[in-house]
Amino acid sequence: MTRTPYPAKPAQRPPVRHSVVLRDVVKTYRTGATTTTVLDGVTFAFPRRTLTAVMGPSGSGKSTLLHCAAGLDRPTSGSVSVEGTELTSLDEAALTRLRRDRLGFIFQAYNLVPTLTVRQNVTLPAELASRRVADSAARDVLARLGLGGHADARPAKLSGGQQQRVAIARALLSEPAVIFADEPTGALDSRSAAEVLGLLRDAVDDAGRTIVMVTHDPIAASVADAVVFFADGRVVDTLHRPSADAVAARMATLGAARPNGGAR
Ligand SMILES: Nc1ncnc2c1ncn2[C@@H]1O[C@H](COP(=O)(O)OP(=O)(O)OP(=O)(O)O)[C@@H](O)[C@H]1O
Repeated sequence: MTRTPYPAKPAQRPPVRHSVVLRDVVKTYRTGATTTTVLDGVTFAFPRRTLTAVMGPSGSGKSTLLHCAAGLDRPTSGSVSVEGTELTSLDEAALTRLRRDRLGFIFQAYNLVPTLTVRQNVTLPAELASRRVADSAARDVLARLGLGGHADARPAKLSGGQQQRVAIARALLSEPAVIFADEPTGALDSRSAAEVLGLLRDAVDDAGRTIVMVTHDPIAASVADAVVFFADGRVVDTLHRPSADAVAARMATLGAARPNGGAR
């Protein structure tokens, strides 16, 4: 009997159903003689073309998870694959290329280039990946984020919330397969937050992106296809298409409810 050669040629591989896959991911930090386990054997798969919210009490390991999943940090053990590429096997240069070409980031530290204008900042990742962004696409995204009048401004002239929106415009315009977002609406008023969540939803539904979003806000989480709950470095629950009330109720049982109804 002839055996099928393994591994199969790339063209014969089945399509990737899950965009980001973590297998038994452990992350520990050592301070002096003390070792702290921040991720305690996380196994989770984020399906393609979905928006998944990651929630949990402060210090439960959400940002660490995001950094490991996005190739910004390396797990102590376990494996992470993104769009079928095993990150743990890549050297730093290959990881940098993968992040530049396939991933988008919306983080609290906006990482905008101070000497470039808003328009130049948002088109920079695409240009670095040798992709041209149509002027109309840049104009459209900036206008939808309420930044139409600021295209030629430098980031320092903008408020924190406006800078966050520039970071969001930049991630959307670089057309990544996966967008990692850490509290993307944290610095925004409720109207801007709703607009941003709408844009993220469209990026999934219309443009086929996969989004992994850490949030403390049950309303933001209710826009997601699923919410994965974290506690003490482990996945403890997943809710599909939940309401904000269901998310808040689940967070409360994790001991993370805020007196004002939010979560942290
Ligand atoms: N570089 C580091 N060295 C030591 N400990 C760290 C390091 N980075 C994170 N930690 C610890 O790991 C734990 C989880 O941090 P992480 O930022 O992932 O949590 P989080 O759930 O995102 O919290 P928050 O909701 O407050 O942002 C915290 O106790 C933090 O102090």
